Amino acid sequence: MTTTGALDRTRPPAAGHRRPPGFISRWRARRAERDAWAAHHVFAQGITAEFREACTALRLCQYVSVAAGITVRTPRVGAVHGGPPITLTVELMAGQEPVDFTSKDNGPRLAHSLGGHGLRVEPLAGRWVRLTVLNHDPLRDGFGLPSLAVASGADPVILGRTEDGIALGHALTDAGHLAAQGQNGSGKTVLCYGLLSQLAAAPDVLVAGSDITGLLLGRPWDDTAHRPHQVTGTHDLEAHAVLLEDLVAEMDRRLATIPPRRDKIEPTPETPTVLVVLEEFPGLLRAADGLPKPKRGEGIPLGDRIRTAVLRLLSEGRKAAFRVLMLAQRFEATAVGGGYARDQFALRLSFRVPADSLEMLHGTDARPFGQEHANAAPGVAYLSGLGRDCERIRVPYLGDYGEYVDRIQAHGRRAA
Ligand SMILES: Nc1ncnc2c1ncn2[C@@H]1O[C@H](COP(=O)(O)OP(=O)(O)OP(=O)(O)O)[C@@H](O)[C@H]1O
Repeated sequence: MTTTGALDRTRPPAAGHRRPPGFISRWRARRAERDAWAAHHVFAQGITAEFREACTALRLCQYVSVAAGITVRTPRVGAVHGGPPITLTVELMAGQEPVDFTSKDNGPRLAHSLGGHGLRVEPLAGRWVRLTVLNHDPLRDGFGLPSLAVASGADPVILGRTEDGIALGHALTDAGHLAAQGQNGSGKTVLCYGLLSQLAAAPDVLVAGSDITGLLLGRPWDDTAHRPHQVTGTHDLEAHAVLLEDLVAEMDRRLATIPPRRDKIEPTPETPTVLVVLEEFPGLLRAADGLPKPKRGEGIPLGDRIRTAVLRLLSEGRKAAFRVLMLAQRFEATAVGGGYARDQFALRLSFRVPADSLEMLHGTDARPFGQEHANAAPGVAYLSGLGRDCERIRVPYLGDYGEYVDRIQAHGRRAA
């Protein structure tokens, strides 16, 4: 009987049975844990020291006079997480705002000091914020645009994605005309492919406009209800002026028939929101201005007719459910029909442009971003307006030109 017990003790453990850890392995585990904590502590101290030095260099600090002289106070660092990405919780000092860490050039400079590419700041409770050190540009990777078509101009279309990964929508019926500028190959046309393909099916939207390139408007829209309201090419420049003047006449008709106790037209399938697309507008003006001028008393120069019509659409069109989407390589006042015309754009997007062009369209707020944005990848734009601060977005990529044509043909609203 006693032998059974002895035999039991020498029997190997059954499959799946784990031996309770012995003293040595428990000690090793505790030691590994202690070492990991010690390593993290050293890492956190190093990051905190780098952060404090960077804050001092960028003057995100306070100078306090004490008996021993002047001492520097920097925002207090709470927890540091090794990530990736590295995050720090930081307590703002009196008078500081979260945006102070990213305004001017502070964001990239702080991030570079901490070994990253960029900085994201999120307010937490009270005066605490979380700083995330981004390892690469969050807008580096593109994203596709699913085959979406909105059912109404009041539904938001996808404009792009912010650095926080939030999809940014814009309803066409929101007040405001849109301006997009950018150098050759910077992504303006792709933005329009995305916007127009999403709007093509809406029964209360009409996509009209002028396109001297004949790629954005025109042929892709054949057999749709929109096509008769589009003029393309440069062979008949007068047709562009006639179309724009017709649109102004329709705007005047609508303004004259606004119902009592209403101050604007409510879009319906009968009176749709008219999106007037002006692709490469400075090019249209240049071509029109290059034509021989009519003799005195024999008519108005074509360029002036186009400028006048567009200015009226911009300044009075909003209440009559007209929205203008103007594209240009650069929004110089003389190139887009004057400074007054340029001021009418509520939503402004700049793809890759020289620093002075960025400031010209977005104001002095955009100055700090100018240098970096001058080399932006195609599809990355600065956006401002409609209550939004100047922010970087990535515009979706719907695919090649064939895909755009297919989507317009598939979704484009047909004439009743
Ligand atoms: N959002 C995007 N995502 C990924 N790639 C893009 C994006 N936008 C543009 N591109 C790339 O850049 C190329 C040029 O874009 P696009 O034709 O829109 O430029 P553009 O500003 O309209 O130039 P242009 O003034 O010459 O017409 C596209 O063919 C595509 O390869």
